[in-house]
Amino acid sequence: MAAQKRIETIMTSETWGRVRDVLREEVGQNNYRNWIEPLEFAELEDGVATFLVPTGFIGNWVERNFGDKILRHMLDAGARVSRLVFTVPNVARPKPAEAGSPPANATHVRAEKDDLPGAPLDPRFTFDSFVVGKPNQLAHAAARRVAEGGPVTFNPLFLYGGVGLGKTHLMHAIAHEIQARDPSLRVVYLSAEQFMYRFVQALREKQMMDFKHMFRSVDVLMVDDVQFIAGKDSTQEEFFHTFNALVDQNKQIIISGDRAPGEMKDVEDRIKSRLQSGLVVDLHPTDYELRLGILQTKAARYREQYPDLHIAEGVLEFLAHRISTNVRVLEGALMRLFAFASLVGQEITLEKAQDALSDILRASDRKVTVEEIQRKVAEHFNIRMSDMIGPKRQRSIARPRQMAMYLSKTLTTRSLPDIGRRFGGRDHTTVMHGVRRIEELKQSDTQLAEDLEMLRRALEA
Ligand SMILES: Nc1ncnc2c1ncn2[C@@H]1O[C@H](COP(=O)(O)OP(=O)(O)OP(=O)(O)O)[C@@H](O)[C@H]1O
Repeated sequence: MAAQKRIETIMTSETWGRVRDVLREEVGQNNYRNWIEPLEFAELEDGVATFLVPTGFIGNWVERNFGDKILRHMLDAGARVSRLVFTVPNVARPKPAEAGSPPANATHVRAEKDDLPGAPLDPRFTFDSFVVGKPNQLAHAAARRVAEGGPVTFNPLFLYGGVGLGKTHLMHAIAHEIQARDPSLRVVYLSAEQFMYRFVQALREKQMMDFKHMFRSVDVLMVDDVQFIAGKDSTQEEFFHTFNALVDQNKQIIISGDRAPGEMKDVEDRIKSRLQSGLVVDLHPTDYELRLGILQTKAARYREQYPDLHIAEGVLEFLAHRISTNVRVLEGALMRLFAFASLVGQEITLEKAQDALSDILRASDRKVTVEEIQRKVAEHFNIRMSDMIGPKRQRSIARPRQMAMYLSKTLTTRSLPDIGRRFGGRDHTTVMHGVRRIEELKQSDTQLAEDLEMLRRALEA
């Protein structure tokens, strides 16, 4: 029974991931960020889907305004749900008399009052569970340094990068670590949107003094998705003052955004320059090795929980190749495979994986075409497009051509014969030979590996 519940919970959690995407389209970005994003699916039992919400207020609002929609989409997506429950996690908050001691279950950031400004921290987002690779090593190192405490050197630490690349994970990891090292520190993590929400609420309820006091008395302030304040002048103003007050007191600030401060639109210059005044590091798009590392780490965790489930060799490699959008999608795919394995009770072979994940694989099929690849590669190596598809065999032309074939095979869904046709009517065995040659060379020729990576990024941008 417990196993059944676990499976249903995994499946529903996966369904929830998809339903969220549908809701994002349906309710609009603002509503989505305010009300849907904070929901965390917890479990499914007897048809009751339980969601954790940061506050009772959000839970009530979501239930009243979005409950029906959520239920309808969950049912449409195949979840066996009959009712939704929104509940605030049971977190031990310090009673006034124990205000100096940490909460027993530190999934919330501690604050002085019940009216704590911080958002919940995800207990899974720790440094231990963060897989480090070339694209994120600098960001990881900077996050570690800040989390170790000591004299404040980078202030603020500004982390930026595309969707689902681990910004929030790293911020939570820093908060967990700081809190574990010194539970007396007041660490506040929240999204820029929540900051605005608090600010507007304080204005409305004429509690600006409390608001200012609360934010100026924290030891570490972490603001996620700062791009949200773009175009919101009074929030920016307040953010600026809070920021300055904390920097003046030598308190650590950590900010994340979807782009570098200098590239943010509708943000005042003085704020941009403040955001740039510490250390700015970016999380690059994942590369194949990092994706594989993440999949292997997460698969190992699943295996600890479900030792009977097997995924055939090569499946994780296949996923790492084919799903390059973001880590969240990668995780969803893996979770679905394990849920699938537990349902069918058989090893998940590559074929079954392709079947089970056909929608995800289709969605992550890049739109890039063989022609674009040929053009980009030709430009990069300064050769003519006609040589790319023509008969010349000298290495300065044949090698870029093979690289273009390799990229066509890995970045598009075209078959080998189809790729061959697009390379001047070559046979599929010629393409296969080219792809293999590049796979081999990638291991020994670092220049070639770098060129490939650069081209891949440019094509996927
Ligand atoms: N290097 C990594 N190792 C392990 N898990 C990762 C890594 N990078 C991202 N993840 C996982 O991917 C998911 C998405 O990451 P996260 O929410 O931190 O992304 P984000 O950059 O904040 O995205 P957004 O722009 O949507 O806010 C999380 O479940 C996170 O644990």
